[in-house]
Amino acid sequence: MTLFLQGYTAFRQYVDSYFHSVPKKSEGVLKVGVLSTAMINGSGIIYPALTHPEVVLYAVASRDASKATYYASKYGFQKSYGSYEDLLADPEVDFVYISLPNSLHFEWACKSLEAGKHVLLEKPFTSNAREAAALVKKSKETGKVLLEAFHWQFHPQRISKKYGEIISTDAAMTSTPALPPGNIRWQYDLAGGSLMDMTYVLSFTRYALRASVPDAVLYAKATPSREDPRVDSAMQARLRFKRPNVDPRSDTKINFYNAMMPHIYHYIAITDKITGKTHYEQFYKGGPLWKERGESYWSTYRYQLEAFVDKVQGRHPVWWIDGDDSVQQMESIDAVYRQSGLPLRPTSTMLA
Ligand SMILES: NC(=O)C1=CN([C@@H]2O[C@H](COP(=O)(O)OP(=O)(O)OC[C@H]3O[C@@H](n4cnc5c(N)ncnc54)[C@H](OP(=O)(O)O)[C@@H]3O)[C@@H](O)[C@H]2O)C=CC1
Ligand SMILES: O=C1OC[C@@H](O)[C@H](O)[C@H]1O
Repeated sequence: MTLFLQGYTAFRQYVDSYFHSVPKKSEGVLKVGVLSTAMINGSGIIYPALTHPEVVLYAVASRDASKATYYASKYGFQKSYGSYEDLLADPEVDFVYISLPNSLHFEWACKSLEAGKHVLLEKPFTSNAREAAALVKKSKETGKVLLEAFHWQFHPQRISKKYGEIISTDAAMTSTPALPPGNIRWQYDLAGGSLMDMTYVLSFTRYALRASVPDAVLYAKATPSREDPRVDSAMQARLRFKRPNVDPRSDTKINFYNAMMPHIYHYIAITDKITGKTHYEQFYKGGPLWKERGESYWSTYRYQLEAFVDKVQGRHPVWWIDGDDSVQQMESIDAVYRQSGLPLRPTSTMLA
C-alpha cells in the first residue's frame, strides 16, 4: 500500500511539475547534489526542486558512472559523477540530498558536512543513537544545516493543537511483504528493519505527545524476517512516556487520517467528548502553520524543501526538526530494539 502511495506521489508530482514548474529560477539559486539514484529521489527531491524557484537540479552521483550519466539526462541534472566523493568535491554544490541505505546515512552526511555542504538526509536519521549524536555534533562544528527528512511534519495538516487521549500507544509497524528479498529494508548490514523504515509511527507518537524519549518500553515484539532473524518484518510495541505534555482529561479527541501522505488525501476529525460532536478539518495549503504560503498541489516533500531552503538562506522556516529531536528519535528506536531482544543496527566503521 505504501509503495503504491509512493508511486502515486511521484506520478502526481511529475504531472504537477509539468503544469507548475518554475521556468525562471531566481537569483541566489541553490544547487543540489543527489547522492544515489534511489527510488525515493523522484518524490523526495527531483519533482519538488522543479517547482522551487530557488533550487536547481545540479548534480547526481552513483557508484556506477554510466548509471549517473543516464540518470542525469533523464531527469535534467547538469552534471553526473561516478562516485559520491567526486560530487562532494564539486565546490558548486550548495546542498546534498542523501537517499542512501540507512547504514550509509551517517558516513555520507558527515563527509558532506565536512565538505561544506548543507544536508537534507533521508529518514531514518542514522543507524542508531550513537551515530545520531555524533552527526549532530558534526553539524554544529561545521555550522552547516542538517535536516532529517521527516516530510510529514512540514505539511499544513500538522496542526498545533494538542492531541487528547494518547498516553501510551500500541503501534504495529510493518514493512510491506511485497518487497523483494534483496531490498535494502531486509538487510541487517544496511540497517534495515520495519522499525527503521516505518520510523514514522514513533515520530507521530513522540510528536503527538510533545515527548522526547519513552520513559519505558513496556513491551516490544519483533516478527523476524524470513531472510535474517535480526531484521524485523514487523514490530509491535507499547511505550510509556513520563509526564507527557498532554492532559489525559482533555475533552477533545483528535484523529488524523493519513498523516504520512496527507497530500494525497487526509482529514482531521476533532470530537468533543462531552457533546459527541465531530468536526472535520483539511489543509492542503495555508492553515495555522503556513498561512498564506504554499499551493494545494504541493506534497509533503515540497513543503519540506520550502522550509529547508528557508533555513539555508538564513530565513526563518515555519517549522523545523532540530538535531536533538533526531537523536531522541533514534534513542527511542534503540530502546524498542533492546526490549524486543534484537540487536541495535550496526554502527558505522567510521565511528567504531
Ligand atoms: N521519505 C520517504 O518517504 C522515503 C524515504 N526513504 C529512505 O530513502 C533511503 C533510500 O530508500 P530507497 O529509495 O528505497 O532506496 P533504493 O534501494 O531504491 O536505492 C538506494 C540507493 O543507494 C545506493 N547504494 C549505495 N550503496 C548501496 C548498497 N550497498 N546497496 C544498495 N544500494 C546502495 C544506490 O545508488 P547508486 O547505485 O546510484 O549509487 C541505490 O540506488 C532509505 O534511507 C529510506 O529509508 C525511502 C522511501 C520513502
Ligand atoms: O519512508 C517510507 O515511506 C514509504 C514506504 O513505502 C517506504 O517503505 C518508506 O521507506
